[in-house]
Amino acid sequence: MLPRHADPIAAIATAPGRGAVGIVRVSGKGLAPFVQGLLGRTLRPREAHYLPFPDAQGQAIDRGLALFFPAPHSYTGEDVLELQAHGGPVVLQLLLARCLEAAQGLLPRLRLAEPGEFTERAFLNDKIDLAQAEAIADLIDASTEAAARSAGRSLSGDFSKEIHGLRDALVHLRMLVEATLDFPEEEIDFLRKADAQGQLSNLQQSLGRVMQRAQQGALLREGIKVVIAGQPNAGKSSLLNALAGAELAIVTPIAGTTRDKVQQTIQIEGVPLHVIDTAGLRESDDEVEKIGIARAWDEIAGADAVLFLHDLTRQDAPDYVAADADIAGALPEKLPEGVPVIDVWNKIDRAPDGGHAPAAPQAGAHGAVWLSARTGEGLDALRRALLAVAGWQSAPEGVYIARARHVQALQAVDAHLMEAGAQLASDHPALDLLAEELRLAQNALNTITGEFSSDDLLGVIFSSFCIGK
Ligand SMILES: Nc1nc2c(c(=O)[nH]1)N(C=O)[C@@H](CNc1ccc(C(=O)N[C@@H](CCC(=O)O)C(=O)O)cc1)CN2
Ligand SMILES: Nc1nc2c(ncn2[C@@H]2O[C@H](COP(=O)(O)OP(=O)(O)OP(=O)(O)O)[C@@H](O)[C@H]2O)c(=O)[nH]1
Ligand SMILES: [K+]
Repeated sequence: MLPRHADPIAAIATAPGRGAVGIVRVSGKGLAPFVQGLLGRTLRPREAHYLPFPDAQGQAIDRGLALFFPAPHSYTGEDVLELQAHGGPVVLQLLLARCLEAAQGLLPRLRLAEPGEFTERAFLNDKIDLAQAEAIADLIDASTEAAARSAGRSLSGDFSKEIHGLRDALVHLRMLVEATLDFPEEEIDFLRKADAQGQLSNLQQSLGRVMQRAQQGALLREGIKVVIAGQPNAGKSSLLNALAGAELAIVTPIAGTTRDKVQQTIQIEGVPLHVIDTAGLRESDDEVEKIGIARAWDEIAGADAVLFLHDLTRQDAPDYVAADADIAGALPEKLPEGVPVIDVWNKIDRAPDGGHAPAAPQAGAHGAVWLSARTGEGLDALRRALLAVAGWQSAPEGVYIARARHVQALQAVDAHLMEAGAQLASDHPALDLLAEELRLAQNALNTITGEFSSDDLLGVIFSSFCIGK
């Protein structure tokens, strides 16, 4: 059986629904006879031809632009045919079906493309590397301008260039060590003269810089999940609305208004924050409210950061203060270690002394913010606090998009280089161990650009693309 990568594939390349223009794309080897059969003529390479797209009876389904990209000069590196038609879902489905029909006898095995399969071919045919392929998906999925721009930088190869720079330095060091293996007599001197240690520490420094930027890029891509928690009427829904600049969640003076979570992605300096308003935490006999409260705790357990809201106007009510203390006590049990909690003291507009002397316990080792969700005073301080706990440091210029997978690979490289460094620093370095650590470091690095990666990994990456990409 031929591998699935050998099949010609077809798909609608444009978004589902109505649009001004829609594109059906076909990629495969030896498309020319199929193009002739489908359109009744040949097409000059890479030139737009305005012509009818006929059905099997020769009746025009639509008139549009046909483009033929002969291999290897195409998106996928194979022959590609594009039918750029009017963007109605029925028109495009008819054209796609017509392609599959016309393929019979002319283009055996033509089938519908799986998600990401065009881009997977671009990768397999060395048009782009794996980090660039991921950047294409990230560009499409970008939720902020900063994320889109940094995905654009990765797509142009900025990130891959950094990885290649690290790889070249690593290869140089490996050659040195491997050469030494052949002359065990002079081994130590040889490595010292060549300043292997200096080379390694330069490499570690460059790696540190790349890792830092990749972490920022991963943050831009993935954002963080921020859960607003606290007692009923603390102002959680008001805070979500204030951050989002829209009336998303219902605000009323009735305690227990919010029963289910309300989620909104906002951005601060281009960093996406997935903010979730939850039901107020309290003892309740109401069945619906109880479910909402259980969900609130589930959300808290999955948070990257928690905003623990306190109502400053209630600080003279011992029951209220005690209930806050109970929540503060329960939070650490629910939260994974290291998840920051920010204490937010709300309603400064109505607090007696501006509310700057809280009496209630603080859950957050990550500081406190005083604000009014109603007037907006103090919101900027909260935004800064959120960026700080998210770990955002850079201005977005120069950041390339990256994924958690890339950051993990870089961390693995770092760990192997540390081991290598320990060998080099010893009086009697075990050269074979040193060589092995450097080899493993290079493998980890190569998983980023896909020069060393498993089929499983490729499957996971490309299947998350949209259809027709
Ligand atoms: N109509 C259309 N627009 C599109 C795409 C597409 O497939 N079709 N793309 C799909 O995602 C993106 C562009 N990506 C592309 C990448 C490479 C080539 C290409 O023909 N490359 C050749 C020639 C390059 C050149 O002219 O210098 C090559 O690499 O050899 C085309 C599109 C966005 N816009
Ligand atoms: N004065 C003042 N009132 C506020 C402020 N924030 C919220 N409120 C009021 O407090 C009441 C409760 O606000 P919500 O935002 O619904 O509170 P919640 O924490 O979501 O409440 P639940 O849905 O019961 O959990 C409403 O009457 C709001 O107008 C504030 O900063 N200042
Ligand atoms: K409420």
